[in-house]
Amino acid sequence: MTHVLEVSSLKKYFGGVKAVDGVSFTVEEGEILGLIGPNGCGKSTLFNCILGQLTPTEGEVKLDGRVVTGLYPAQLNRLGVSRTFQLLQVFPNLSVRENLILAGQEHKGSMIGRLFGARDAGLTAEADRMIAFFKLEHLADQKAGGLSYGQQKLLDAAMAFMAGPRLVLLDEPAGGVNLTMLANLKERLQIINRELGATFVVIEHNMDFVMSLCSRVVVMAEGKILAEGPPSAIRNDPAVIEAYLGH
Ligand SMILES: Nc1ncnc2c1ncn2[C@@H]1O[C@H](COP(=O)(O)OP(=O)(O)OP(=O)(O)O)[C@@H](O)[C@H]1O
Repeated sequence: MTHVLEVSSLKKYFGGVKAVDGVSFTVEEGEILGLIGPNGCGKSTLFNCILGQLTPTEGEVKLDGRVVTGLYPAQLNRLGVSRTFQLLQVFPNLSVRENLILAGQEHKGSMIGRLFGARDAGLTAEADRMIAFFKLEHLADQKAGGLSYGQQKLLDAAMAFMAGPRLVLLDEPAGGVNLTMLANLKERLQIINRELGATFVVIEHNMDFVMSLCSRVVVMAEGKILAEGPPSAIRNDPAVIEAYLGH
């Protein structure tokens, strides 16, 4: 069986710091996989290695069975992989709509199109669909920098879904988002997953959010995988409880 994502024996060392130390896992088509673990256990480093922001010290990443280790983020974008960042990446001086169009251009990798081709290429219509879907209509023409933090997080998530990605990696999408917006974000992600069959990996510290959104959870501790399973089993796993309480 071909997995959407297959990470094998991945390691990333920073000098003597073994940030990721031999991690293997797979992500299946249409799955929402949670990635949790105490601060500093290597989650973001793992994401950065998968997404080409960092070169792994060892190990392999496959997308749909194809080895993609060492590809640049823009090349992965073109293969249908997109992400959100723990720290927001919206352009504060551009409007909500312009941010979405720019994200669509990035995902399509259309540098040449951006310079010489049709500027729109259907992206304005797609941006407006995304604005309506994430309930951001009243903010469409406002500069992103003027939005509340929670609204910017929603925009950031919406940007990751421009151009219909195959796999989206979300790094702490719920961090700093208020309860109403959190419910909206979770519902939007569930609908995208259900209706478009999109596959997600979600790093998140908000346990209620992870446990209610994800079908399977991978737990990391000190650069390694500590446990893996459905939320109900992970909640009650003594090793997981210990890893969290021990910090
Ligand atoms: N560029 C770097 N250079 C040196 N050490 C790094 C670098 N990036 C991360 N680390 C170290 O690697 C380890 C894992 O960090 P990472 O940010 O991946 O953890 P995390 O699980 O994402 O943490 P958090 O939940 O706080 O975001 C930490 O000890 C961190 O200090």
